[in-house]
Amino acid sequence: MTNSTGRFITFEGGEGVGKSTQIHRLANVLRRRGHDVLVTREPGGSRGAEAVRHVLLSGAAEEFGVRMEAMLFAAARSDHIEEVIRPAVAEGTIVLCDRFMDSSRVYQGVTGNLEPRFIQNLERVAINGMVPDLTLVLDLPAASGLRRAKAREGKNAAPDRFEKEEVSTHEKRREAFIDLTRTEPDRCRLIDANQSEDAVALAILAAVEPVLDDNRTGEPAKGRKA
Ligand SMILES: Nc1ncnc2c1ncn2[C@@H]1O[C@H](COP(=O)(O)OP(=O)(O)O)[C@@H](O)[C@H]1O
Ligand SMILES: Cc1cn([C@H]2C[C@H](O)[C@@H](COP(=O)(O)OP(=O)(O)O)O2)c(=O)[nH]c1=O
Repeated sequence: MTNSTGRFITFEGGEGVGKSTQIHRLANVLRRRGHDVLVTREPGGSRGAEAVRHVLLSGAAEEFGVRMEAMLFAAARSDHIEEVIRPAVAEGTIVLCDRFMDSSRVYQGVTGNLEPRFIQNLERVAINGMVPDLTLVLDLPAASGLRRAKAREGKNAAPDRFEKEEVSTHEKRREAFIDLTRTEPDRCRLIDANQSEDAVALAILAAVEPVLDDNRTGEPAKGRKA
């Protein structure tokens, strides 16, 4: 699916792979080229979703089980889409989102062991048709990502609900993200994040440019250079 005016681009991958660094770099490049860009993240990005974010990342919902957590992620996602993402894309904005539905497929579905049908149904209700035009999966060995995340947060910072899990669990997530790029090659691109920031940024731009130029709808994005 191509969103008819703006574009919806998501960034996925494990902990500390460089998503937020690269989103901001891409946003700067696109703004310099004259696009309207909105940077957002999950869980969060809208007032309702930010209220749920703390419940999830503090671990407060962990004792109630993975189904409960999955439903809270879905509730936050639904609010984020209807309040922020869908209206922005409809106005011609390029929305760059740090994590989205694939994080639920991987973290709650694959490593949370939830039944695929449950995750699929929840996803369908939550996203309500708002499939990303492009998903960039940043790939890095799990241990390197965790090291980067730890360095970013400072030695004494406590890892959050998901960071604290075993390296083997993070490696499973890495494999699951790679699998996604194989099962949905039209939407998902695998980006080698084990390179310099500049090299990763170039690879991302090369994946994004065709999506911006893609004029299947005949409607150029508002604010887009011809
Ligand atoms: N290509 C890279 N090489 C080395 N360090 C990086 C690279 N990209 C990002 N970093 C650093 O790694 C840490 C995690 O990056 P960040 O963008 O916050 O990741 P994420 O949003 O995926 O958790 C940050 O301190 C960032 O400066
Ligand atoms: C959006 C989403 C995130 N998560 C997890 C992944 C991260 O560990 C955490 C988000 O924390 P955040 O601090 O935003 O981490 P990161 O910089 O790694 O993106 O929530 C899920 O488990 N399911 C989801 O659907």
